[in-house]
Amino acid sequence: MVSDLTIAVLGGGSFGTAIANIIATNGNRTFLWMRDEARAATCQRNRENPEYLPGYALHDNLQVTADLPAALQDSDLVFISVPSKSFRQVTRQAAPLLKANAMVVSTTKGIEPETFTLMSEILRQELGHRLTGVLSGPNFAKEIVQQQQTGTVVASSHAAVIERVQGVLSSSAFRVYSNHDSFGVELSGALKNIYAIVAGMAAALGSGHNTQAMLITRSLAEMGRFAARLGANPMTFLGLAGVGDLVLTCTSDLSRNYRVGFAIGKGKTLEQAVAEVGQVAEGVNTLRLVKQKADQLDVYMPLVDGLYKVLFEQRAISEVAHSLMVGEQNTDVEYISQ
Ligand SMILES: NC(=O)c1ccc[n+]([C@@H]2O[C@H](COP(=O)([O-])OP(=O)(O)OC[C@H]3O[C@@H](n4cnc5c(N)ncnc54)[C@H](O)[C@@H]3O)[C@@H](O)[C@H]2O)c1
Ligand SMILES: O=P(O)(O)OC[C@H](O)CO
Repeated sequence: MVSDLTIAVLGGGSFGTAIANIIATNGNRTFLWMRDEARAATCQRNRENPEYLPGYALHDNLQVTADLPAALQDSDLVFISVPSKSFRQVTRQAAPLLKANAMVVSTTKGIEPETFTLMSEILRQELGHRLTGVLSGPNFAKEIVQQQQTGTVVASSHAAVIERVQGVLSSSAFRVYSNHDSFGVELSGALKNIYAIVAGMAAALGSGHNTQAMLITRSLAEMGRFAARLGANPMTFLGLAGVGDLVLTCTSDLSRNYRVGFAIGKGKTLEQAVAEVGQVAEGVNTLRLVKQKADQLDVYMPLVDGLYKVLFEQRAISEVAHSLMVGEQNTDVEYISQ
């Protein structure tokens, strides 16, 4: 070990495993907590997470456990990396077990079902005064473990959180940039999942590069407009967590959200598409919540509207695509002074 710090990552899926392994490789005593005892024991024994990242060796500094108190008792920094629908429950489980002064960071890219609460707000509600932050960026877990050069963003209003996360997570293959607009960074990570579904659907229908470029750019405009209305800084959307992650997930079938869209574009129902992907695709739930919020606030979001019609109102994709093309011709860049 080269560090005095102990770190815990809660959630033994693909992203939790990938970041826990970087942190361990960097010389930190690291715990990866997963709820299933048998799976934890297998990962710990075989030094691999066969369900999510088969074939990638876990570093000796990484201890995989289903014992939450053991994972948290000495941890100075805790990452929570579970789907948004489980985030509050896991935070609540962890809260009484956290060490004094432990910092807590969310890696989850979603919005709490029913409440439109972002993960940083859940951390504030459940953990009170603790120092917290969020991590988001163009980060396929599969490419991280392959040591592909990758950049991410840590956002917090506390400089100490940014410094600690950069300290434990940066490596020659993983750069961690900072931002103080946590809300914008977090919102970018959640919103891009919606547009990855749209892009996957368009790809399944044979869209060319012109169409893809238009879709990605108009998605960015829509995300920024929505975020600005909610009080985030639209400039944040120009960074890695915004345009970076949007481009990544709208152009690759490594994205589960893109694969859901692709399957629907090939004629599958939403249920079939979600079952086929088999892992969390946060964009489906985020779409429901964003549509409702945009309607309430009267924010113009034609792509969200169109996708909602296809996914939840059984409207034909071709009909929705046509209405988008003949709809209102909007300004190209809205933040240029008029
Ligand atoms: N996979 C990526 O490349 C990636 C990258 C960046 C961010 N993210 C985000 O991180 C979050 C997690 O993604 P992932 O890819 O690791 O998901 P995943 O589906 O691979 O894994 C999620 C893990 O959480 C566990 N889990 C679910 N509910 C739980 C509960 N109540 N208690 C304990 N464990 C629970 C599951 O068992 C699973 O191990 C998502 O919001 C995702 O958007 C993913
Ligand atoms: O597989 P997705 O669509 O959840 O995307 C994973 C990450 O968010 C990419 O940054």
